[in-house]
Amino acid sequence: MNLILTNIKELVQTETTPRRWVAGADMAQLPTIKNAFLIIRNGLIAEFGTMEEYRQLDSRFYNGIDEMDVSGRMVFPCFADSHTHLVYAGSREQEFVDRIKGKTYEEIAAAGGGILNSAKRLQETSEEELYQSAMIRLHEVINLGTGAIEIKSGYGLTVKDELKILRVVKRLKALNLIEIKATFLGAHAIPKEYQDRKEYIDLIVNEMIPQVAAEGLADYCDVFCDKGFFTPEETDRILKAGLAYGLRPKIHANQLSASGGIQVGVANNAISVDHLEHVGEAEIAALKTSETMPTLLPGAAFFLGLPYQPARKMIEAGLPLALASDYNPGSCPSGSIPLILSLACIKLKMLPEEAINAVTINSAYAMGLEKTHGSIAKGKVGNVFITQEIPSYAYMPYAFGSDTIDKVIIKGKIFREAQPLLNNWFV
Ligand SMILES: N=CN[C@@H](CCC(=O)O)C(=O)O
Ligand SMILES: [Zn+2]
Repeated sequence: MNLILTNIKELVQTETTPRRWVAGADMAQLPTIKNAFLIIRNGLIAEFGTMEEYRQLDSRFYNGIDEMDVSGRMVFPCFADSHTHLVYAGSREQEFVDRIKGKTYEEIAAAGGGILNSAKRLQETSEEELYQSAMIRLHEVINLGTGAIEIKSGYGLTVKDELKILRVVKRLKALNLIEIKATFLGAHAIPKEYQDRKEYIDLIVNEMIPQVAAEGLADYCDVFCDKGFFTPEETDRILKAGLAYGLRPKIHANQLSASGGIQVGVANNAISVDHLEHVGEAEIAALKTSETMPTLLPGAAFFLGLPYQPARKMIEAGLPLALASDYNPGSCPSGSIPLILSLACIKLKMLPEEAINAVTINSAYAMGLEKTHGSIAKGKVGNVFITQEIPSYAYMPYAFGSDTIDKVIIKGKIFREAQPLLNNWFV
């Protein structure tokens, strides 16, 4: 839980004055310290600065703490992944093949595939099996540099099964590995057996939300506000019901159409509105005066072949942006934030600095963790990763698909060990 990193080639995303988020032109600014040190004590960031400052530091600061010389390597705060559906049963590669053959995401969903397909499989899976598979995915994403994560329900679609997912999330939280935020997403799709959609929405409002709140299972309330799913009026009703139980909105909006989801999210003070493939002037105007973090999920646009989110237009309008993985079996079967960084730069034309801000400080805000995660700042949680020997931080998104991470440190303790060196293999 105590560790000193020295001779860091560049310490990325350092912060001396606390920020809630960075927006507009400021997103292109990424504070770093070259030739740096970092001290983590009792799992928290205790000190950092230049190596020159380290040499002048009172030795009481570091006596007895293990030192790791990371010459040639950079250190980043771990990523905050503010949007995932990590608890699910089974994969959906048949739909992937159907899309290759020409079917659309909406056609597959309307025929009972998509979310309803995942719900059927999850309903047939025990809590224990779900927990085991989710744990494997959680380890996978920590190894990829994620140090805080949000996880949604939404593949249950019955009272029993929505609670089952959120109880799995509660067990994952209890592991005390990384910070986890839970989101209730009963309004992910209308199950086929409801002829009258209002009946299912009544169930969400009158039974699901009160029971989720009674067991303290969620931090946020989500709705998939989009064409073919939930209307802005239905979304408004569900969000207000969640708010009455202390669940702040955090919603899926404007993925398939200009659904009005952004406006209804902002009107209900959502902490974030996520996806945002369809954003025009009205949506930008609504976001500009809000405390809602626009969160882009380019992994889903990539996987489904949808138009990419207009990141440049939004940054130029002065908005902040967060990026997240959307890890789920249907629209983004990957939880890799390094891949999201590459997509953001290559497809959304975000600068490396903008993309790194979007997966650290801004995505931490999008899950209510900006005071404890998302930057290298005194008192924040000591979750950082050490890169391989790379020439610059822009190399991270540039080298898409490459494993640029050497070690992941969680609360000052090594979680992922270094890769074996090639030279050692030959002896
Ligand atoms: N868009 C809505 N929900 C998920 C995908 C759900 C699915 O296809 O299983 C998403 O965030 O992309
Ligand atoms: Zn999602």
